[in-house]
Amino acid sequence: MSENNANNLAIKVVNLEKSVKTQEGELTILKGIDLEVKQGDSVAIVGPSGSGKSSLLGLLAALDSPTKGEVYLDGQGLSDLNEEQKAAIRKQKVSFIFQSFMLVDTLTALENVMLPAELAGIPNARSKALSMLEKVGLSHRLNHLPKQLSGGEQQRVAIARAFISKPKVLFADEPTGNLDQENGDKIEQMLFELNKQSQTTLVVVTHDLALAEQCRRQLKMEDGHLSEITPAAERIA
Ligand SMILES: Nc1ncnc2c1ncn2[C@@H]1O[C@H](COP(=O)(O)OP(=O)(O)OP(=O)(O)O)[C@@H](O)[C@H]1O
Repeated sequence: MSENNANNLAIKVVNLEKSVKTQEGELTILKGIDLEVKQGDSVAIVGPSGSGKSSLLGLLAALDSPTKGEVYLDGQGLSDLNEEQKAAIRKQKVSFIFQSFMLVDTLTALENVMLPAELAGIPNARSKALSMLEKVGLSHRLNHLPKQLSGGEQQRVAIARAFISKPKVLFADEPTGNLDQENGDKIEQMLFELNKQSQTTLVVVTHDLALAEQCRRQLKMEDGHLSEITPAAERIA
């Protein structure tokens, strides 16, 4: 598959496989996965626990390497890159949101949001962080540490942090998993507003079917196989 073919896609995956060695022998976690995701699209990955969803996310985000096959991120094939180059691609092109928020405990809300922009050498990190925190309704919590914020507020900081570097792709692993219904709904709304505003591609792993249905496409992982479950009429963008 030529790189050109993958150029106008945020993600292209060709015949991806991942096996790991276990005490019982080799275990194939992901099997023959093909996927194309257009820039700006939103995709949910649902499926039972242990089916391979988080493992796939790790490969798509260049955090792990496949046993076979290729991942193209924004047109760039990942298999020929060394670890340093992969880290650079991650810094430039992807962001993450996790169920457990993963904020730096010792940094304030503002400092947490500024951090990736500073690491990526983006100018005016402070004013951009202030603007992102305003967008997620946290201008009154700038100097609070994570432990001084509610779960919903912490996840809003994580969202502001994830969008500040204008990533091509935002990977969210159970982003509403630790939140009550009301906060979960707010987080969902923010994710989709920012997805539309910034044309950031959204890939969400979730058990929350309401969140999955808000994504334009729904994919199902079952025992390492990925299949499309988006109703046919909605697949054409
Ligand atoms: N490094 C590893 N070594 C051994 N087994 C692994 C490794 N990584 C993942 N697995 C196994 O691969 C399978 C898929 O794991 P994965 O975390 O991707 O599933 P998941 O669908 O994200 O599950 P959950 O919804 O519970 O988070 C599981 O059976 C897991 O135990």
